[in-house]
Amino acid sequence: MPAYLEKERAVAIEAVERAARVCTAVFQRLVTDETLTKKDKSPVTVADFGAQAVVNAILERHFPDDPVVGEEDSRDLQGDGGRALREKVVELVGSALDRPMAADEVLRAIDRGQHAGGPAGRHWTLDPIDGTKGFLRGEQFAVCLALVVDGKVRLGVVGCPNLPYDMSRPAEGRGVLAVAVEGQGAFQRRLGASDAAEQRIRASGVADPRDAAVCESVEAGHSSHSDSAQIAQLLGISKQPVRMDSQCKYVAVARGDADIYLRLPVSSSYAEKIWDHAAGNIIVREAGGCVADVSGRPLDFSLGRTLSQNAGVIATSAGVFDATMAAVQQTLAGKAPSAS
Ligand SMILES: Nc1ncnc2c1ncn2[C@@H]1O[C@H](COP(=O)(O)OS(=O)(=O)O)[C@@H](OP(=O)(O)O)[C@H]1O
Ligand SMILES: [Mg+2]
Ligand SMILES: [Mg+2]
Ligand SMILES: [Mg+2]
Repeated sequence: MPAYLEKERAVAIEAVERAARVCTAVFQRLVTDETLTKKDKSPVTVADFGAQAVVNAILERHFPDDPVVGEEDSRDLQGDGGRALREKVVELVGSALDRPMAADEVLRAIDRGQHAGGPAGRHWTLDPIDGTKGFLRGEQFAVCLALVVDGKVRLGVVGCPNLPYDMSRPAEGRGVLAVAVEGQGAFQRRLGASDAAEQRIRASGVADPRDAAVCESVEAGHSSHSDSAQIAQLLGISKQPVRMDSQCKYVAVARGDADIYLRLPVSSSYAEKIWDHAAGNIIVREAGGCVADVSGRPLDFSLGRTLSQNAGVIATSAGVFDATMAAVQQTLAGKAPSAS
């Protein structure tokens, strides 16, 4: 009998691998002149659209009935105003899939990501490039794909083209794919490697919070750096936090490069998006770590496109979870993030 989600796992890995190649190719060829600004001011590139089209086309081929909650939509690629960008995305997608796709097919594939999410049945959630700012800087970014069944994340794949496979030996190459299925543990392999090359990963066994390493967002607008400094002080941590873009932070906790990932709300009006956390969440939990919001509640992926009932994210190895939560709550007590 096949293992739980065996086909989904293989298809998700193939999709993330191909999308990661799209991103790397775009960075090498195009990134300097293909950036545009979405209404929310986040940078979005030809690679975000190309990667979303590639993943959605692969998912549709294998699982035509599965909807997708994806970050991007095709608005900026439509009409005369979108022609130049559209043509580049179409060319990119054709070469990534080894078959030409017409422009309308590419736009339709991107817009398969407009599903509302929710508690019933199954849907995928996709961040074609998480950490777009890191991508544009040539630093960390990740292609993140997860499967949600009945409101719970059951499978997650995170592709990190710029992450060293072994942090202690960065000269030995970059490019990591991390994967987890509920109940089966978490694994990593080099991007482009076969199933046989997978190695189990585990969160650290650190028990004394003073020995813990913290990671957090590069952007202070995504996670409060001042609150995290206070939390580290309460925990007796003297090491500086490692700032890293994207769900690579979850991978760092899942394989013991870091012990604590702090994402501390800056604004009370911002709701975290499910595609920013679903894949990383299951990878940390299957590696033996813990994930909650700043109140200690589990992240609730059953409520649509956002984590509307959660604020912030705390992901840690198991031995330092309670101490971290206590320090988070002491630091945030009485402080309400601004509504802007
Ligand atoms: N205000 C606010 N608060 C929290 N999170 C926000 C906020 N605004 C945006 N985003 C989302 O942050 C995603 C990138 O998160 P990172 O942890 O990679 O941030 S950072 O680049 O390291 O600073 C980023 O994902 P991508 O757009 O896929 O890069 C956004 O979805
Ligand atoms: Mg974005
Ligand atoms: Mg993101
Ligand atoms: Mg993104």
